[in-house]
Amino acid sequence: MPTYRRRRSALFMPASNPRAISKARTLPCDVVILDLEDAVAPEMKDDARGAALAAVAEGGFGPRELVIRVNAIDTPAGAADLAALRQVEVAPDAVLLPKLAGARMVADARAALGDDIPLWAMIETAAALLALPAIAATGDFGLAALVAGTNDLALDLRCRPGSDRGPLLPALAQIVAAARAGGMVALDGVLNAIDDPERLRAECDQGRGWGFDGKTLIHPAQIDAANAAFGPTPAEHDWATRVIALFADPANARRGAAKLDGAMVERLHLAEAERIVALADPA
Ligand SMILES: CC(C)(COP(=O)(O)OP(=O)(O)OC[C@H]1O[C@@H](n2cnc3c(N)ncnc32)[C@H](O)[C@@H]1OP(=O)(O)O)[C@@H](O)C(=O)NCCC(=O)NCCSC(=O)C[C@H](O)C(=O)O
Ligand SMILES: [Mg+2]
Repeated sequence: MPTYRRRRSALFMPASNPRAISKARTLPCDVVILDLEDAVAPEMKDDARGAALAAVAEGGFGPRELVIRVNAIDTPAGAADLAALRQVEVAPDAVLLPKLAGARMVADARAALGDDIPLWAMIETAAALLALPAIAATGDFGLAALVAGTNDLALDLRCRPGSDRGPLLPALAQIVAAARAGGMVALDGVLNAIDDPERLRAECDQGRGWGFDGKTLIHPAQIDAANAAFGPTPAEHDWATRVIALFADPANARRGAAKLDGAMVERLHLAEAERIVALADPA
């Protein structure tokens, strides 16, 4: 069976903020993203890069996946980020590429970074949306996750997402489809409104409903809502264990479909049930 990793909550923080990095070692998020890009002022880029690499080397993040978001790789700061990461003895779990313009950038990043560190990519430009089929086919370059950059995307599209994100939904659906086609993880964009728990809950449920594996976040207060929404929920876990038991029953050994709670389940549901159980109790 494949191994699954939870990415319900992926918390961004400026790598130039030592207090936030220290706090991240204790927070219940699944992924910590140390940002070298938009959250860092231009004059702090070198310091932030040093702090991010030092934090990775120091460790202490426990089971949390540790990701560094570099600057756009067609900028001097981005090139310097990749050159520094190529030299490190202790690498992050992934490097997140912002402002992806197309599949070529993934190949360029791989060439600059060397072979070892998995790549994740922000989909946050109109160009990236149009290039999604090619980007989905870059698994050979180690691209493992697509992250919706809804702030940049809204600016680039000149749309007004509003509180229901209606104008962004076609793009979000395309990002999920590309991730699924490429066998990649799909993470939803951030909610800038830190003090609006109701909107956060609704947006997490919306992202889960559209197929995302988790949500990127900007504040610790947003973690619990994302963890709850991207589950699996107790009801999903219960359903999954019963689907597994159903098809493990020798009486159903020759059946492709069976009845559970008055509804049909097929063997195609078994893989999803196994994924849910694995996510509920990750290795
Ligand atoms: C938005 C913030 C600048 C607010 O920070 P602050 O004013 O310090 O908030 P609080 O006083 O409420 O903080 C309470 C404590 O929590 C810690 N904290 C706050 N934010 C984080 C965090 N992100 N990670 C870890 N810890 C955090 C504070 O240090 C306080 O701790 P303590 O003193 O011990 O009580 C800030 O939240 C922030 O910087 N957020 C992240 C900003 C960021 O990384 N932005 C870039 C990514 S988003 C993006 O780019 C999206 C994408 O590209 C797109 O296009 O959509
Ligand atoms: Mg962005």
